Amino acid sequence: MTTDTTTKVVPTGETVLDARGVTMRFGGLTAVRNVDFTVNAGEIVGLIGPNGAGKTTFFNCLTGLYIPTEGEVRYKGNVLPPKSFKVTAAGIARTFQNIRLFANMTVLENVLVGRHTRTKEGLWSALLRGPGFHKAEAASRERAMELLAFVGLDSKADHLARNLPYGEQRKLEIARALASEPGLLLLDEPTAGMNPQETRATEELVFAIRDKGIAVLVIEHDMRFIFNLCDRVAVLVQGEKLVEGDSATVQGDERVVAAYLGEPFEDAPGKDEVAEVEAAEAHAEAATDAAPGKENDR
Ligand SMILES: Nc1ncnc2c1ncn2[C@@H]1O[C@H](COP(=O)(O)OP(=O)(O)OP(=O)(O)O)[C@@H](O)[C@H]1O
Repeated sequence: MTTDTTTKVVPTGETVLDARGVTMRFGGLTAVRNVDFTVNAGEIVGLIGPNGAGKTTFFNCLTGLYIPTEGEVRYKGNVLPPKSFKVTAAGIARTFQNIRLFANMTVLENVLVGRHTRTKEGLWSALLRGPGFHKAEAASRERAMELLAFVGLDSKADHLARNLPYGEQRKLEIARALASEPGLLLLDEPTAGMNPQETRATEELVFAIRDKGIAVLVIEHDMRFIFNLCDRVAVLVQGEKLVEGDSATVQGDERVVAAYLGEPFEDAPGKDEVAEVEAAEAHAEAATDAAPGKENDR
């Protein structure tokens, strides 16, 4: 396993991402409305909200996929360029809600693709395969292997991406995003479809990423994951930022609970729901006990 020599120490507090008055309209529908939002160096920030609240649309505004109808997004003080590959080159990397790997490429090749924004070798050098190209290629492979070791996939570097189990595909997506050497990593539902062990491992991985000096912004429906992980959580409801604060503040805010009514927090059903289920179970049990011929059924 190679040692990662690129750990950076970033002073906390510096504003990495600064979104001001971001509005995104699709025809008559305002998906995101006048949102101010910051992420500081050293932070893990969560973005939550009910289905259709505008989270992914807002993410897309931060990564150059959408140009906001109104407002401005700055990364380390500079207004974001209006193209996603330029945003990646500027220092913001992301993963997607639906995994987007090159299924028929190897694990290592997927990470090497992620490095292209950091590879300075030009077309002629690549075509002529001169010494500059070979040196750059070796350095890229070494860095890619470091990143695979970091996410725990170095032993599978030669496997085809499509043959990895689901949880490892998500890890590979993260390694590929890290390959662009970002200052800010955006994770869109990183634990979707994961079992509890995989979710826990992802939590550790995100902490480790933050410890490398990379700020993290994460959208997730798993509230336990979000509240364990995040220094700060913002809640979007119907495109507007409703509440923002630390986990305890957000969890205790009545407006947040109200916004989620009818869509209870995962792993945390409301008292009424628990009582309702228990009453239904007791009723079913009583009915079974009273049923004639019950003894014969056993
Ligand atoms: N490209 C688009 N064109 C038109 N409407 C869109 C587009 N993308 C999103 N919307 C609408 O904008 C609103 C916000 O959607 P968005 O996907 O951002 O919500 P979300 O909070 O990410 O939801 P989920 O948690 O279900 O992923 C929804 O009403 C959606 O239908």
